Amino acid sequence: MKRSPEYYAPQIRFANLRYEVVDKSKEKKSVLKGITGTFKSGELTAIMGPSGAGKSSLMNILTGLTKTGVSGTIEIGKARKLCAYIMQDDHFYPFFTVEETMLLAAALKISNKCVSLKEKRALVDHLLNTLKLTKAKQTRCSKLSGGQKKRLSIALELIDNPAVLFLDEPTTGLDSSSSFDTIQLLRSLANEGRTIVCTIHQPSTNIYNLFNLIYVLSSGQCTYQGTPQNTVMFLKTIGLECPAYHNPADFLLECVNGDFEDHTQALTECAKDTRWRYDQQLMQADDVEPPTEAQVAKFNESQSQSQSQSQAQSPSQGQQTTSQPKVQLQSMDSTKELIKHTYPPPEWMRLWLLIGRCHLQFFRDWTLTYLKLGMHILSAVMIGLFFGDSGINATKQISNVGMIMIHCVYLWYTTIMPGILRYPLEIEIIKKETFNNWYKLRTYYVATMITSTPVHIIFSTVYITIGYMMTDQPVEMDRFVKYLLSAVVVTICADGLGVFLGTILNPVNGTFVGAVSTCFMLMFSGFLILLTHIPKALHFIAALSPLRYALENMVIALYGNHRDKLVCPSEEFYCHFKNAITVLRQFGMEHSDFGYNIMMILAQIVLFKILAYFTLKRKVKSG
Ligand SMILES: Nc1ncnc2c1ncn2[C@@H]1O[C@H](COP(=O)(O)OP(=O)(O)OP(=O)(O)O)[C@@H](O)[C@H]1O
Repeated sequence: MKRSPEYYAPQIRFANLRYEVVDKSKEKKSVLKGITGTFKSGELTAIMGPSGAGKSSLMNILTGLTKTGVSGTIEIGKARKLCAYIMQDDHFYPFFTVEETMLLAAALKISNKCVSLKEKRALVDHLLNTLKLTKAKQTRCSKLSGGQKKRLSIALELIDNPAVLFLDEPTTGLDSSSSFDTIQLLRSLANEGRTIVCTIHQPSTNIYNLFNLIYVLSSGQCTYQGTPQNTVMFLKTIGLECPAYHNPADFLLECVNGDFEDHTQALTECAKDTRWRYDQQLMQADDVEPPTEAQVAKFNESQSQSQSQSQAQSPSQGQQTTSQPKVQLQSMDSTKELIKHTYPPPEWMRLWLLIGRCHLQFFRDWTLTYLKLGMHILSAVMIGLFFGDSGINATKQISNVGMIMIHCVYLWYTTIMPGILRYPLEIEIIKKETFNNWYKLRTYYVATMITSTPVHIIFSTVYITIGYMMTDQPVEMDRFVKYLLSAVVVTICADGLGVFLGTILNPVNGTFVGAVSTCFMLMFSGFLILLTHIPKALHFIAALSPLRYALENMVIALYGNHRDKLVCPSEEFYCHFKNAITVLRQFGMEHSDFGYNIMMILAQIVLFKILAYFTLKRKVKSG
C-alpha cells in the first residue's frame, strides 16, 4: 500500500536562500547567495559542486541543523519532523552487534503499544535483508567495513520510515561497486515515495545517471538544476561542448570549477530555467513554461508503461538500463503497514532503554570495568603495604594524613580523566541520535548519570575499604561510613567536573586543564599548605577546592569525635600525636564541620552536573 505523497513526503522548496557567516577576522562571508530550488518527493537529488561551494551548508540549513545567519524561504513544513539526517561519518557504539543496534533503535523509535517486539524483530530482519546486512547481523559495529557502516546508518534511520532522508556524502570512502550499490538503494527508497537528498563528489557515469535531479552549487550559487541526461545539452547552450566518451558529471564539475574560463555567471543565469529538470521529450523546443504536474505525471506513466513492455520483451535489455535501479526494495506489505502507524514510546521508556544500553556498554568495555576495578584493587593494596599500621601508630600520623590525601587525589584523578575523554568520542553518536529524534538529550544525560553514579560508588567503596582495612584505621562503623561517604562524594564531584571539561574542551586541552586544576585543588586541600597559613585574601580559592572538603572530612572522621589514644611504640620516648585531637590541631581542622563540608561538595556536584548538561547541549546543537 503506497502512501499519498502529500502526506508521506512533502517536497522541499527553498527560494532566495542566503547564508552568511562571520569568520575569525570579523568579516562577513556569503556562503549561499540567494539560491532557489525544489526537491520533490519520489526523487533522488544529488547536490554537487566543488569543495567549499556550500553543499554541506545547504544540507545543514534544510535539515534545521543551521539556523543562524540564514534568510530566505524554506517550505518544508511538518516534513522537518519526518526528516532523517545521515551524516558523513558513521558513528556507532562499538561494543554492540548490528542486530542489537537495530533492535535498540527500533525500541527507542517505536512504541511497544503499536508494534510488538516480535514485529520489531521482523522489521529489523527485513531492513537488514534489504540492505544486505543479514550476514553481518552478529558482527560488532566496530568490525564493520566502510560500506556496511554506511548501510547500517541508512537501515537505522529507515526503522521509523522517514519521509525525507538527507545524506551527507554517502559514498565517501566506499569503492566504486559499494558506491553504486548505495546510490542504487537510495534510488529504490526514493521510488517508494520518499524525498531523498544527498551531497556527492565526482560520481561515475553509472552513479550519476541514477539520480533524478542534479543540483550544482558553485561559490554559493546554483549553476545547474536538472536531470543527469540534460547535462550535456545544458552545457552546450552556453558553448561548452562535452567531449565524446567523457563523464558528463566530471565535465560539469570542470566547467563550474572554471577549468575552461569562468562561466559561473552564464551558468547561473541558464540554471534559472527550471525546464532542465524535465525529460527533453516532454519539452517542446519553443516552450518557455515548464510542463504542468499533470503533464509530467502522464509522461512518467507512459514512460514506465513502455519500459515495462520493453522489459517484458527483452529482460536482459531492461536490466542494463542504468537509470532504473536493479535492486528494488522487497515488498513486505505487512511491515510497511506496521511502520506506517508508528509513534514513539514515552520518554521514561526511552530513559529505561538508555540505562540498559549504558549498563551493557559498561560491562562489555573491559577497560571501563575489569581494568579499572583491577587498578583500584592493586593501587589500594600497594598503598596499604606502603603505609602499614599508619592508622594506629602515633609516630606515623603525618604519613597517615598524607595517605588520606593520596586516596583523595587518586579517586579524583582516575574519575575526572575518563569524563574528559569520554564525551569527545561519544558526542557524534549523541548528535546523530538526538537530531534524528531517537530520544531527548536530557533523557540521555539522566540515563548516564543514573548508570555512572552506582559505578563510582562501588569502585570507590572497593578502593577505600581495602585501604582502610590494610592500614589499621579505627574499627568503628560510624568513622568508616563517614570516611567512605566523603570519598564517594568527591569521586562523584570529579565525574561532574570531568564531564563539564569534556564537553567544552578537546581531549588534549581537557587533559591539560584537568591535570592543572587537580594540582591547584591539591595545593589548597589543606595538607601541602595548611589552611591557616594561606593569606586571608586567598581563602576563597581554597574554599573552591572539593579536595579540601573531602580531605578535611576524612581527617575529622578518623581523628574527631573523642577518639581513643593512638598507640605509641614502646621504643619511642615521646609521641607527639598520641592524642587524636593533636592531629586535628596540627592541620587547623579542630573546628571543621563534617555536615558543612559534605554540603559544599554536594553543591559543587549539582553545579558541575548542571553546567555539564548545558555545555553538552551547546556542543550537540553546534553543527
Ligand atoms: N560557520 C562557518 N564559519 C565560517 N565559515 C563557514 C562556516 N560554515 C561554512 N563556512 C564556509 O563556507 C564555505 C562552504 O562550506 P561547506 O562546508 O558548505 O562546503 P562544501 O561544499 O560542503 O565543501 P566540501 O565539499 O569540501 O565538504 C567554506 O568556505 C566554509 O569555510
